[in-house]
Amino acid sequence: MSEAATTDRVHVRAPGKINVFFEVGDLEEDGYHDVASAYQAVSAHEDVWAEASDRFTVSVSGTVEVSGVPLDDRNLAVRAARMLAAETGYPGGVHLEIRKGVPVAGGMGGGSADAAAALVACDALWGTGLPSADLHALAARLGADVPFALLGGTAVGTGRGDELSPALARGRFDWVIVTSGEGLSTPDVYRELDRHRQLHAADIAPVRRRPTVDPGVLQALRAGDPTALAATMRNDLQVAALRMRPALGAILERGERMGALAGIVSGSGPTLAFLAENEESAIDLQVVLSAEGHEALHVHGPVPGARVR
Ligand SMILES: C[C@](O)(CO)[C@H](O)COP(=O)(O)OP(=O)(O)OC[C@H]1O[C@@H](n2ccc(N)nc2=O)[C@H](O)[C@@H]1O
Ligand SMILES: Nc1ncnc2c1ncn2[C@@H]1O[C@H](COP(=O)(O)OP(=O)(O)OP(=O)(O)O)[C@@H](O)[C@H]1O
Repeated sequence: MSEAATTDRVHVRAPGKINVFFEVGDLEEDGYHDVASAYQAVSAHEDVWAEASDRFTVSVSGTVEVSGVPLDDRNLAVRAARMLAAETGYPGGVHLEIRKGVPVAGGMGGGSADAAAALVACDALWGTGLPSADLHALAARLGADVPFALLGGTAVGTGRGDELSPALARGRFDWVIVTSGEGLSTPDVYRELDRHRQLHAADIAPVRRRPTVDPGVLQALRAGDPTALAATMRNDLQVAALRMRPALGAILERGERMGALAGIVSGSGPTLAFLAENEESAIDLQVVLSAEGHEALHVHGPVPGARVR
């Protein structure tokens, strides 16, 4: 195959994520909350192929339910491609083919992974050669989770979650993901948290001005110690997601009773992430939860960020 032919179509894979720790601070004037996130990129992933075109078009398929994904300019991958073209003065377009493996509107950053993949794929396809700091800045404009989908691995995110510093992690962590048929809207979950905090202001600890990742979480990640991580995992959005989907509480309890070290709502939910002691116990848990009628998936992390294949 000639050099030109190989650059007619670019394939990029980008990971979904789990927030193994997520502290939410106050609502800021820009409509975003200050957060502190410990992200882990996991093996549930999105594949995106970019092909030269005069227009901007997208097609979507996948191993997960994809009917909620927009096929027009609202698609985050198309917005990413258009933004890169506008930024670099690239005159043409692109056809993006997305194969989704991350549950839609599940709190695992699937749309963000598509956007990160589209940025990397179009940059390679068009030969725009944007420095990674510029790609990161575009990613942050597209959404709070998009920069992490570019970076991958394990990282701490502050600000909106987009100011990243890589974190050390040893070994691999095995997770069982339980998905729900219908997704939750991220802004709705943040709003529910604000409402809950207002209602219960007298009974709950005041929100910290500067959310910070618990050092115990970083130590557990560095040590590759799932038991220590399980003891320190936390997600401030969980209370809101559970108020919106009370049935998730029973599944969390069930997973923990059936062998998970701990279970947590992933990001804004409704996907649940159960941390297992090792690969074998993750497979056992996945089998048990599947037999009980849950949509359960075994994934592991950390894995790399958006990369050309
Ligand atoms: C829940 C998480 O997935 C955890 O990583 C993220 O915080 C959400 O990231 P995302 O989906 O990329 O979010 P964006 O698309 O940037 O924002 C969607 C909406 O979520 C709310 N939002 C998001 C991030 C943040 N730090 N504070 C917020 O309040 C805002 O209402 C915002 O309008
Ligand atoms: N490429 C895309 N893939 C999935 N959803 C998309 C995409 N582009 C736009 N959307 C819209 O974004 C909404 C959220 O999708 P996504 O799957 O990224 O949610 P999420 O995983 O909960 O996100 P996050 O964890 O970043 O909050 C969907 O309901 C859909 O309408």
